[in-house]
Amino acid sequence: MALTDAILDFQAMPFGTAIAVGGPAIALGGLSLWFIRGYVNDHRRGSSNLPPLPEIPGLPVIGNLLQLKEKKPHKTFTKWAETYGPIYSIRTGASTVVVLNSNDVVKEAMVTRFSAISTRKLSKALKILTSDKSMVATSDYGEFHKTVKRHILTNILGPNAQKRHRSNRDTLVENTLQHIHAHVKNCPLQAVNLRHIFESELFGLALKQSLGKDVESIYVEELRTTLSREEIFKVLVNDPMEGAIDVDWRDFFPYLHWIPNKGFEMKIQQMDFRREAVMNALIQEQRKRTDSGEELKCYLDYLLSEAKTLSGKQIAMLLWEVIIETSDTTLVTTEWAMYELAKDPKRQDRLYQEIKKVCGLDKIKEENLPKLPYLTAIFHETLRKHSPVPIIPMRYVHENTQLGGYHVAAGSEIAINIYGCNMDKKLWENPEEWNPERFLNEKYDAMDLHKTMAFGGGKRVCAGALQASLLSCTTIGRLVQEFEWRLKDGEEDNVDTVALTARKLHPMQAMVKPRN
Ligand code: HEM
Repeated sequence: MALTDAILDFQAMPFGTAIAVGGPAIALGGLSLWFIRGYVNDHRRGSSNLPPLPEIPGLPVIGNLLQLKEKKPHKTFTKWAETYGPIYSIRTGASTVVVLNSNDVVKEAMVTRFSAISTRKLSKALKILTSDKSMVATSDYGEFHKTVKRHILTNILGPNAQKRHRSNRDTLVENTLQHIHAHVKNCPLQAVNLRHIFESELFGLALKQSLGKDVESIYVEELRTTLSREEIFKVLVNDPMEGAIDVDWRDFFPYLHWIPNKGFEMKIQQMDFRREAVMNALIQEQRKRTDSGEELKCYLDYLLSEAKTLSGKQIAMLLWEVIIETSDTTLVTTEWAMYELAKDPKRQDRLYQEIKKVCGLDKIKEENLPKLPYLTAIFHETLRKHSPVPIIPMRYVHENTQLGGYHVAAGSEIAINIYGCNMDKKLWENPEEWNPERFLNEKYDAMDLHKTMAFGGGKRVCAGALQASLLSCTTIGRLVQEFEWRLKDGEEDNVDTVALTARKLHPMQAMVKPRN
């Protein structure tokens, strides 16, 4: 039986960013593929008495890939949930993916059935870029994961570690504000690009927390060149994020792995080589410091003295993990919150009045946050409407299990649609509306970080939720305390996002006016 050519353009999702496949046209033929499909279906049903999952109808062999080509799979999944229910299965090439779209089934997967769903399914690009799962976020649940999650929480992200890194966060907020004051002074009629300023400050924080110091430039022996701070940012953050959303079409057809895809592999491997070279140079620089006896309260110094069983490469990956994770999601949330406030003068004023009442003439500090329920409501409503991780990195079902009353066979992949949970009409009134007031309801504890599913849950819950909330809330608070924000004309309609991520496609452009 001859099968039609198909142009694949599908996306899956790694760590807070995503994966996009711009695949070649592939011609597939042969009866053997039908047998593979038949086998997968029988296997899926298993011997359980539970009903099989609802299936989204698709095409032979490629399954639902063509239906997902519009680059926002989280939105397509959410639409399908309205017809097929909160849990259903799709086929992406040879793989069966079970998609979860409501808080109940997601919590079941993350907590009750976690033991059967505790491994990660990585794309080819991510396998290379994460040194085959050598990071907290991409590792399988097991001894390595438990050990490195303990390290990151003990030294950087847990509550005590956050106290030790307090001055770095204060500096970040202060610098951000100073840049905006300088912008207003130097070019008062020009819109400000908050992303440009805040992203650079987040990167500085990440370098200080992971390596002990921010850098201006570095000589990289393996590349035989000196890189500026901006170039370092590109190699460590921007390029890998782009690589992570790149998908090799063979990801969907593992039985075709023998077909070479040299262009793709070379691109990702070069990215990885440059990333590793720059990390090595940065670490070498700091090793000179540690060898001279100068100690800093950073992750590198901690790992060198406490994590004796880790290899040099593993340490470099764990340090890089902090850099890339610090630089993305907190920015996404803060930028969207400021976009929504700049668009909505009434709510912006309500926040300003709350801050004025609690802080008076003093600059808002982290200690004030528990007394600022409207500010935290703004943070959580932004996480809900613009969930920075729309789909959680794919998980893998390694033993037969059940979810939502359906049989889920070993070998399936699980896509957790956080965006779908946060847009569920059964749970949220008018979910499309940005309405922080919904979180002022007394059923929500003001300081609870998990009012929505944005940070995941269970044993793989986000390790950086506290840091993200402290940084984002304090920054939003200060920005509104010291300036009035208004979107530049035409900016309101700029709501598109980069591929399947929640990152604003065009940085927000806003006019700012200093308050007295
Ligand atoms: C608004 C900001 C953030 C959001 C919405 C967010 C969301 C998430 C989500 C959904 C997960 C996946 C949970 C899972 O696999 O089930 C995750 C994991 C993780 N996040 Fe975040 N994150 C944010 C900020 C951060 C920051 C700032 C850091 C570190 C600097 C961080 C570090 C991590 C780590 C290490 C994991 C892996 C946890 C594990 O696998 O056990 N996150 N995050």
